[in-house]
Amino acid sequence: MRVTERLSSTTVRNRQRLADGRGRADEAFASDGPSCPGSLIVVSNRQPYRHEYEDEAADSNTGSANISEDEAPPAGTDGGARSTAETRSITVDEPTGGLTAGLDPVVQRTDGTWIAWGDGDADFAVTDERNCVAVPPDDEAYTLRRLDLSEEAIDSYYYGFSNRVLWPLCHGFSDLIENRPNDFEWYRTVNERFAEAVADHATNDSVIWLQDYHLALAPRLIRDAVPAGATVAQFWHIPWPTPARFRQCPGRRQLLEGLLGNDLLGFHVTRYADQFLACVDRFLPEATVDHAHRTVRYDGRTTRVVATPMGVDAESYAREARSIDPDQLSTLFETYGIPRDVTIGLGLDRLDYTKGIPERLTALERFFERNPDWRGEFTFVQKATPSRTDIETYEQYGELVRSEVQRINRRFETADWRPIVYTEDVLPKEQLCALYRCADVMVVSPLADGMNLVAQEYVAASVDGDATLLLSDRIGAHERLGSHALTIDPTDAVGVAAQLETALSMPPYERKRRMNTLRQRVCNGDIESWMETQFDWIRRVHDDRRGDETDRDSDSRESTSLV
Ligand SMILES: O=P(O)(O)OC[C@H]1O[C@@H](O)[C@H](O)[C@@H](O)[C@@H]1O
Repeated sequence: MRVTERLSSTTVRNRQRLADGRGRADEAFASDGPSCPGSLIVVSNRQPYRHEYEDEAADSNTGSANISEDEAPPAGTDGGARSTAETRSITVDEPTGGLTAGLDPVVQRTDGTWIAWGDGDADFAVTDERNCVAVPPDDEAYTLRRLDLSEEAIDSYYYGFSNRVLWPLCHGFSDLIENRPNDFEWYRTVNERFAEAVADHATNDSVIWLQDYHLALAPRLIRDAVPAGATVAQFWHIPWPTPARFRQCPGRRQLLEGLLGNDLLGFHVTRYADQFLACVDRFLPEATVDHAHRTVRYDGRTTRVVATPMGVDAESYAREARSIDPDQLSTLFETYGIPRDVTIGLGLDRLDYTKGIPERLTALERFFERNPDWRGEFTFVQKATPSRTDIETYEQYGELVRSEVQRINRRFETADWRPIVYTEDVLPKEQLCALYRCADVMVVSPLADGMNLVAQEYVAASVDGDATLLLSDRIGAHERLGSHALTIDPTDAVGVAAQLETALSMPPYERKRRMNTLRQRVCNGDIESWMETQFDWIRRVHDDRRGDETDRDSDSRESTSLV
């Protein structure tokens, strides 16, 4: 559908919505949201807000909140931002990553603490105040506690063991594993630092909730250091490998032992949860695995393993998409040279070898070969975000993607049309949502991905209901949405090209039927309901532990009275 047509049909529908009252998703968000069964401490590698001081802010992104000297909160609440002469103002980047952006509003409601690596620049002057700040800047709701790590630690823990070993291993890229000397030791050291920081903040009613693969050793250390009443949980956002793959993992036994320090361990889909249990069976034979109930008993503790697919803040994507300003949209189209009257395809990824971008470009090439009529009529917008560029593989991957885009464009472009519009610009959420809404078809084709939140964002922002999603059959999102999207094998260029043809020639009623079902799924399984499920499980494992302790106490009383 053409962009102008789409906007006007929505305006009519919006008026209808206003007349009818609020929509389902709005109603869902009218509640106070999920409540945490204790005082929440979120622990993640990435921080939800990044403060930059004036001298460093020259080339900061759009979408940042700027606090001037006069507006800045007093030292001690905003991290003592004005404690040195050079820091006259602070720029705060708002959360943009799916994980941090999704959790931030929930933590805001809990008055909790978030502990993360304070990934500032090397010149970032580390002071206690700056590493313990109240966020968000305009409505201080919780404490962000930052860990500052040395360059060597970052190189080994983040660019090393996390992203040169665990990331390729868990995504099935064994040939890219680089196990450099000292990386695992640094990974352990940084996990210890995180555990110490948690112990500083934890109380008997804390719910400590760790995120992702950077922190596999921390749970056990935390369990041993915090009061017995605290609950330790973790969500593993990437795939978990099969035992055959996990065999290649250096320190595999310590990783499993570390993770079994959790009372609750979550994965997106049952396949990853079951593969984790299979790895425990294989590599930690002393542990007792109950596959039916997905629990592991090890070292006197029980870990419950669950599969709870993460969702997105569907309502906020829908709201942004509905509020597109046509003038802003024209500017966006002009900036990127997208003709107003073409059909639009979209790809949106970090520049990561798991995302299958070159394979997608090859599929587009096949599509234009097979469909000369679509030349000049279909433009594919590929937005890519450079990532982990200190790792050579990532840098090379970026170069490959850029050169493939150029090659394909040279092959098909005309004086006023390019088949692929490629950008690495940082786009604020409203522009992303504008792209989502204007895209007639989105191609999500990773070779592996724990979930893929972008696919869900696209569905949430497709408020007109007449767009189509092509979805890789190798990712977590496929297990949630697969039957209503068009399934693709990302390595099969001809198959992907054929599915693109199917999408573009699909009768409107079929397109709408599929998208409506996808939208229901994404709205019903949004970030709030995911959090609710997490907190329900946390409540349950907490109660189970209480029950175990009571049983143990009464057993020991009985045995004492028998003596
Ligand atoms: O934090 P990075 O290395 O830039 O990667 C972005 C994100 O990639 C995700 O897929 C990981 O699960 C997150 O933990 C991570 O934050």
